Amino acid sequence: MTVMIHSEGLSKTFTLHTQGGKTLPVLDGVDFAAEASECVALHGPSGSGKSSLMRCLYANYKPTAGRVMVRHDGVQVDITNAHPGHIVEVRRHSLTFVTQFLRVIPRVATLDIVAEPLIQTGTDEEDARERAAELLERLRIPQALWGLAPATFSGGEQQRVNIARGFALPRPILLLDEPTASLDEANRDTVIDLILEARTAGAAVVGIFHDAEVRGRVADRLFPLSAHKAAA
Ligand SMILES: Nc1ncnc2c1ncn2[C@@H]1O[C@H](COP(=O)(O)OP(=O)(O)OP(=O)(O)O)[C@@H](O)[C@H]1O
Repeated sequence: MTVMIHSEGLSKTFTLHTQGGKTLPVLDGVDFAAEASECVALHGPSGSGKSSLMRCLYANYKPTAGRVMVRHDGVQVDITNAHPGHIVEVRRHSLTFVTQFLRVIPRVATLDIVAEPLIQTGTDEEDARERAAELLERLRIPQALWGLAPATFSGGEQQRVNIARGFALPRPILLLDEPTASLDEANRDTVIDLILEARTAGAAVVGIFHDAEVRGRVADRLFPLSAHKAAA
């Protein structure tokens, strides 16, 4: 089996500068790995560090110790210590992170937001927009909204646009933070199908799924995180 993303001795301690420099140890020597064609759910009580681990895996957080290795272009890249330009390259082709919230450039039309990851990696613009339209339709975003910027959309609509953008370009490593949080049942089922399709196509999927039913349907295994120690 091919390991697509893993951490080695990953630790994260937050220093609260506005609170007298108090320290909060959250992750302590975490060895995590996800292989191609599997879905791993990060699991643990609130505050156990699921989101922090996810952000370290995406190189949004710099760990206090240890590192994260990502398979990109057939080689292992130490994304913790990579040059920012290299991180952008790895994310563009190999690693995507779908959060609950849509953060995009204002005033760009929904269809273009979803098509962008494809166009950036060389897909013909017409084909990219066709794929974007297909996903928006599957996720029940009314066609009347495709030409509008999503700033005024409902929470659930914005989340679905974000999901469509995350799934538009099939990347080999998919990080998902609560992808079904504000969705109704029909859309939740569509997202479950998209996750299972990505996994079947060979993606390594790492997710935080608070909904036990979603977790049960998509996850091959749980990666447990336990409550962290008290602040020093
Ligand atoms: N940027 C930050 N600065 C300081 N402390 C932080 C930061 N991010 C997270 N923490 C702290 O780290 C701990 C773990 O937070 P994290 O969000 O990773 O947990 P979680 O398991 O995802 O929680 P939940 O299930 O409630 O979303 C919390 O006590 C939180 O206060």
